[in-house]
Amino acid sequence: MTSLFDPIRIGDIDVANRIAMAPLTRNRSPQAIPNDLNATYYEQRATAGLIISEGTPVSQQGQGYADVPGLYLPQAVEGWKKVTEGVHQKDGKIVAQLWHVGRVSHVSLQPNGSLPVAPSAVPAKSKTYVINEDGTGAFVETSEPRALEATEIPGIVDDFRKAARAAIEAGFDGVEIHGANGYLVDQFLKTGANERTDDYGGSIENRSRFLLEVVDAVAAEIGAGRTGIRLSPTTPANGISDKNPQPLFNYVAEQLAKRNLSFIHVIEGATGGERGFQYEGTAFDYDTFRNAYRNAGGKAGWMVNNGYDRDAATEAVASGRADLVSFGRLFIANPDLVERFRSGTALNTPDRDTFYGGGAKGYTDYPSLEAA
Ligand SMILES: C=C(C(=O)O)c1ccccc1
Repeated sequence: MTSLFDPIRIGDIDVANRIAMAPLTRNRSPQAIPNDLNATYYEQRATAGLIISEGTPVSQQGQGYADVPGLYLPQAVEGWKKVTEGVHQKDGKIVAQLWHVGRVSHVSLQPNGSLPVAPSAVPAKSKTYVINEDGTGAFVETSEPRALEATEIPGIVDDFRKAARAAIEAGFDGVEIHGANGYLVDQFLKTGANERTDDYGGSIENRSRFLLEVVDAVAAEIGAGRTGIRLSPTTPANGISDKNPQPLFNYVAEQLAKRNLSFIHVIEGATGGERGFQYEGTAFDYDTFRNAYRNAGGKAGWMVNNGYDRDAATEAVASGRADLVSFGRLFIANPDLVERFRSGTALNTPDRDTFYGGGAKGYTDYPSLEAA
């Protein structure tokens, strides 16, 4: 029976165990440049089978939060090299999460103070994190977006392709396309944000077009075997919703199955909340979603997320319902989570007050068993 500690090859990436570190925004990279503190943080967690980096904007337009590291400046690539070298020195594996926030942004973060962009001019009714003039961080209302012209979309797809190339140049083992949590890819997918009447709106095929164009551009650039994607069929994060997610994601599964990707990373339910959450009047079945992918020939590693503990993760992998399980908050507080799971040692408790912004406190100062 498969255990959490068995290795697995996902596409072209060999990973040492089934315990992945989920992408975690920490807002500790001023000017969008990764720094030495970031390198220490990731190196401490290198025993994860796979680290998925924090969301990494593919452009300034794709940036929605202050002090997150990008992949669109040459200095950022140099900064990320410190991170990947540190993780690789500890025999870890790390992929970059490529991110475009779409409407979940603020004019103060956008090029020349412009409006955030989205499939349609439908506000996110969410909050984002900015740095005030006095240097303090704060969550503020997202700004009202403008609808993208169809002619702008190929340029954004190309930003993902360029960022994927930059990720490989920076030493990452691959990338995860951020298709979840109500950000741009998810905004195109779902009826609650996409009111377009052109080839990118209306039907399931049209609403999936942007996602598939991004997947194809990234896979063509760096290889499908180094390309993963994160999806959240029923999350309400950042005000997103859909009238009927099951046929939508069954279609997405069938299309992704043709593309020989490295992994499919699925947030079950409400991100950071109830795994059983459903959009009003809908009922989404995650086994149906996974079976649609497998029955269409999909062979990528199937990674599940959202509030799993060691026992639930053990069961998910042993039953074959998942190949890997990702952990966010547990990796914040436990750099050596894999060893703690293996030995059954008590876990450190995450400090929510230091999740976003700041320095080493609540970032690189959690104790590991070695230090005890
Ligand atoms: C990248 C994020 C996501 O995927 O939801 C994120 C961003 C800000 C705070 C928490 C999470």
